This record gives sequence, C-alpha cells and structure tokens, in this order.
Amino acid sequence: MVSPATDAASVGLIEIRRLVPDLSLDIRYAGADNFVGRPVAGYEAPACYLHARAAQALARVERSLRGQGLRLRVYDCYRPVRAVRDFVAWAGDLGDQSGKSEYYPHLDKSALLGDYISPTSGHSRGATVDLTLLASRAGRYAPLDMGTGFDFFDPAANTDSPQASPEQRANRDRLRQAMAAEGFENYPLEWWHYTYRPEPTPRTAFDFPVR
Ligand SMILES: C[C@@H](N)C(=O)N[C@H](C)C(=O)O
Ligand SMILES: [Zn+2]
Repeated sequence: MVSPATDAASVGLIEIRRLVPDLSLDIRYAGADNFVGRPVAGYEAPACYLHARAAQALARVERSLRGQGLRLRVYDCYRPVRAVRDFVAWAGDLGDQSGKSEYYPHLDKSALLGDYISPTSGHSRGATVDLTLLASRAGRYAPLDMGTGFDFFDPAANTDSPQASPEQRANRDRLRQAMAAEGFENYPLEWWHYTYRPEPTPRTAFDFPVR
C-alpha cells in the first residue's frame, strides 16, 4: 500500500545528517547527473531520509568505517513513489536512448525495468540506500574503484560479477561486509544497493517529496 503521509517525520523517517552531519551525500536524482538526465519527480532537495532504525544503523556503519580511514558516499535513500513512476515512464519511452552510452551500453532499454529499475522499489519504503565507499587519498576522500559507476545497468555491476578485477571485488566485499555488520543486505544485481533488515514498514511505501 501507499501511505497517505505527507511528510517524513510523521512516519518515523529522519534525515541522515541529523545523525552524521558531515556524511558525503551525492543525491543524484535531485539533479541532472543521473540516467534520466534531469531532476526526478519528487526530489525537491538533495536529502537522504530513512526510517530511524535504518538511519541509526547507517550511522554506525559510517562510524566503523571512519576508524579504518574510509567513509560512505550516499547516492539515494528514500525514493517517493512518484519518482519510481517517473523512472517507469522513462523506461517505457524506448524512443529516448540519450543515456544509453553512459548507463546501459550493453542492454536493451526494454530490459532495465525489473532487474535494474524496480516498478515497486524498496527505496519507497524508507530502508533502502544506494552508496559507495570513499578512501582518503592525498588528503581528500575519493571513491574506491568498484568496477562500474553508480547506476551502470549491466551484468558488470552485479556484485559478484567475474568481470570485476580482484581489487574491485575486494572493494565491493569491503562495502558488503561493513553494511552487513549493521543489518544491511545487498541486492546481488547492483553492488551499490542495500536494504536494512528487517524492514520497518515492509508493506508500506511513501510518496511525500524529498525536501
Ligand atoms: C535505479 C537503481 N538505483 C535502483 O535502486 N534499482 C533498484 C532495483 C530499485 O529500483 O529498487
Ligand atoms: Zn537502489
């Protein structure tokens, strides 16, 4: 079901920077640097909302990584149902192939919906997050090499893809282990996609805007 809630606080979602003020956020769907090439419906601000328990778990992951010289960079968190509908409409517009070379060069656009873009995404339930790892290099934090970029819809992005080099697989494993330690489960087709288990609202999606 889709909840009639009109704001995050009333249903127990909090913005992650309340817990980790300096967390690295690169909320791609709030801008044009994403596979649709424009801001996605429902993203009014580059913010990350999660159910409080998932947010607290993510804060613990970040704390633990910092002790190892690593950090998280978050690409997406709670995703309004209207944003998922925007993705579904984009996926159905087979005449628009503008993102193909960057985001799905080896797959037909008609194959993306389902495996790589869910029409009923767990992101809308507020316990799923897309993210990567940063490591300190020459005094700055930079993304570790995961073998593909975020939202590269391709078998090479499958977490255990044999196309990834040993170093890339080790980086993916490092992220998976850090997330698993706090209750997040990876989606095997996308190295960046994790869901906190048990989901606080496993049967309820939300549609208020990210603001
Ligand atoms: C679109 C991509 N970032 C993603 O989150 N994919 C999964 C399958 C989803 O849409 O839930
Ligand atoms: Zn995701």
